[in-house]
Amino acid sequence: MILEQKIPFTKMHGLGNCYIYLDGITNKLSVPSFPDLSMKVSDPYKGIGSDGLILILPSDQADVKMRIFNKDGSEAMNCGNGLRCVAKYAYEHHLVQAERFSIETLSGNKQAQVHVKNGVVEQVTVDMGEPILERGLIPVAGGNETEKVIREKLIVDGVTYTFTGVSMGNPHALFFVDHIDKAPIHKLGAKLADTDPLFPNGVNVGFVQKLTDHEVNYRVWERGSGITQACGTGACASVVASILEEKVVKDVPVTVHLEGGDLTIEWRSDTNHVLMTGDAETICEGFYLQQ
Ligand SMILES: N[C@@H](CCC[C@H](N)C(=O)O)C(=O)O
Repeated sequence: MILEQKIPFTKMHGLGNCYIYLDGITNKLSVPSFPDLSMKVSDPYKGIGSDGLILILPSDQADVKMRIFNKDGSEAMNCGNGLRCVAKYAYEHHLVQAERFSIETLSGNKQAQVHVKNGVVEQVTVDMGEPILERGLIPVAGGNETEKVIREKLIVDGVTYTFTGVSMGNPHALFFVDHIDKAPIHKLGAKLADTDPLFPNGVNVGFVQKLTDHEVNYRVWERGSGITQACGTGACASVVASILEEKVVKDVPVTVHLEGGDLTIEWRSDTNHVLMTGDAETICEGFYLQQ
């Protein structure tokens, strides 16, 4: 006899970057394998359809804890859109009482501030901490482990590209393009994201077009999930790379236009922290039937 288990879930998105959220504070999660469950629920035909799975858990060092699994089951250290959705869920479900609270991730604790109207969280600001810029820590293979990776050359199929490496707890390679619609997202995303030896832990492959001194376009092929409509850590990394490549300056909020909407990102010189502000939305709630 096959026993079915009903797993309560909430589907949420940040600018179209959608995940299935499981509340492990309110409910006991009897799940044999979260990587397997992530692959199953992400399937749009036999599952629910998402970019991956996010767990909201008790924490002994912050107010709540987030774990994030990509569509392919790999666990990531951080997720910007996930942090804003976890903050909205935690506040609206009274898992936290204050409008400012902390969220534990595998890349450290992040401070979230919810912006509330009539009891509903409309926007969330997250202090994403300091970007990591040392080659050995991003990580990018080769060269001096302690140096920054700025405008580094990379040859793919005989074509030379340049990229800047940034980690926001998870690795990003940023390629600047003249026009976002001409970004070689399929070509470089498929080649670099999951298996290229230059990026020993894989990499989120981002493309950035400068529009003005406070506005960029950004598109992404995510490690473990492929093309998504938005990536919060990637939007932060796109602004850090824009500053490192002297296209915009610190302490100016930059609007990042993603496929699914806009984020405001600011890299502050007083703290060296990156602040991210944007929407978080609930799509639906239900039960996933696990066999
Ligand atoms: N979409 C996320 C990032 C999710 C993890 C990423 N694919 C990785 O493997 O590092 C975001 O909003 O930051």
